[in-house]
Amino acid sequence: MAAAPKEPARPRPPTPQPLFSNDFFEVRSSPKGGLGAFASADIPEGTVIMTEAPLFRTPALQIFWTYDALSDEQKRAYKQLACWFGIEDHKIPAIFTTNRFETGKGLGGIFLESSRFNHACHPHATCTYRWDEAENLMTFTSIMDVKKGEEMTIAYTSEPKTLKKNYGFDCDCPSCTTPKDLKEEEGAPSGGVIVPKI
Ligand SMILES: C[S@@+](CC[C@H](N)C(=O)[O-])C[C@H]1O[C@@H](n2cnc3c(N)ncnc32)[C@H](O)[C@@H]1O
Repeated sequence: MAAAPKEPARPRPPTPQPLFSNDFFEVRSSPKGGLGAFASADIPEGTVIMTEAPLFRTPALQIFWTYDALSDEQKRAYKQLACWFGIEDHKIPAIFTTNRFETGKGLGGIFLESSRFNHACHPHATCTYRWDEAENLMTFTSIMDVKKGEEMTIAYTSEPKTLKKNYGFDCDCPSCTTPKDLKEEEGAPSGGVIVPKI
């Protein structure tokens, strides 16, 4: 019997490229929603996983003026950041409030790569962050051992109840999802959060 003619090889769908990667993590789709940062190797506690200079720092009230001063490319990058309209009804300030880090002196800083870290409450957040005014850098450091493939998280706030209004989600960390009576009776994690070192 004649061999059936071979089907032409179908082109494979391209493997999704991470939006950003360095030696420690890559930014890709997260089950929490949108993008997140995932360890690309086992990372020991105390490892500096990222330092980044801000795209800009600004008082919240000057966000339109600051945005207007960006180049077209910077504006495009800014507009690709996550945007929650909970407390702002215009996209430019809404992106700012969804992504800004406090950087002292009443200024919020936008960091294009670091904005992809999702939140978990202390003691479940795997990383902490520190603003260095003299160096003009935000530094992210692991505060526990992180396994390859695990999502790396930071604590956005010390008030988990404010996450829904300010960021549009309810936290799914064990501190937030464990019923209160179980926490008290079984000694489950008690919650509380890191106050970011700035
Ligand atoms: C600073 S951004 C973090 C990165 C974002 N996921 C993205 O795609 O760019 C903040 C937004 O991420 C999402 N997010 C962060 N932490 C989350 C969590 N623990 N659960 C669900 N969504 C979360 C929310 O939509 C929030 O408004």
